Amino acid sequence: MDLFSALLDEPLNILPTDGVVNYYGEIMPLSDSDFYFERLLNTIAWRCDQALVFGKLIETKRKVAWCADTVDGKPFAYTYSGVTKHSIAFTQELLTLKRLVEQHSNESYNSCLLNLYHSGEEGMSWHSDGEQDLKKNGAIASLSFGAERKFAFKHKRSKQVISLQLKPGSLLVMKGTTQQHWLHRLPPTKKVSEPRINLTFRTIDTPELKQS
Ligand SMILES: O=C(O)CCC(=O)C(=O)O
Ligand SMILES: [Fe+2]
Repeated sequence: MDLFSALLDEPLNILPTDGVVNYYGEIMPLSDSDFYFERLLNTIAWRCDQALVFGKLIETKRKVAWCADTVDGKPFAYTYSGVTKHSIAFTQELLTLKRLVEQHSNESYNSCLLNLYHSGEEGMSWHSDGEQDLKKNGAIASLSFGAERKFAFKHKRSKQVISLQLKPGSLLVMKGTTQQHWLHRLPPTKKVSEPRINLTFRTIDTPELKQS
């Protein structure tokens, strides 16, 4: 570990160049991550994700939800993949998890995208999280529950691929210029039959959202 990382108590950067991705491993015991998995599965208003692809509305098997802080408690509208989504309020569990992730990563976040993959057959293809309203070079913190899955990064120019396993209860933080230079994906696999829930905490840079 380099001195800077050691001073910050930050794990090593898993990217060789052009960005920073810190994998913290499990930040809670398995009993806690099992508890959060069940709570999130049963209390979140999960919906299929929608995207406009070549003018056609596509629905994913993967389910999503999106939480954001708001100034006056009203749902916040946010457009990505050509479709406008409306936020739900942060639940108690999500606020607790947001605080935990903020403490570990030493960053703050004002929104959270939740993904539910029913089995290994569902994944997410190569993309970067470069939505317009996301804070430029802001940190994105990814917390995983349920089935362990492989996660991969691919450099946009050199095509170099770096992959790792995301354990239940683990935290991965992408920051700096990562989204400019690297794609990431959750590859589908026949080897996993159990469901997985992933939360990505982000900062949306807009006057409508309070910066907490
Ligand atoms: O499920 C994951 O681990 C990643 C999800 C993701 O990349 C995203 O929501 O943008
Ligand atoms: Fe992503």
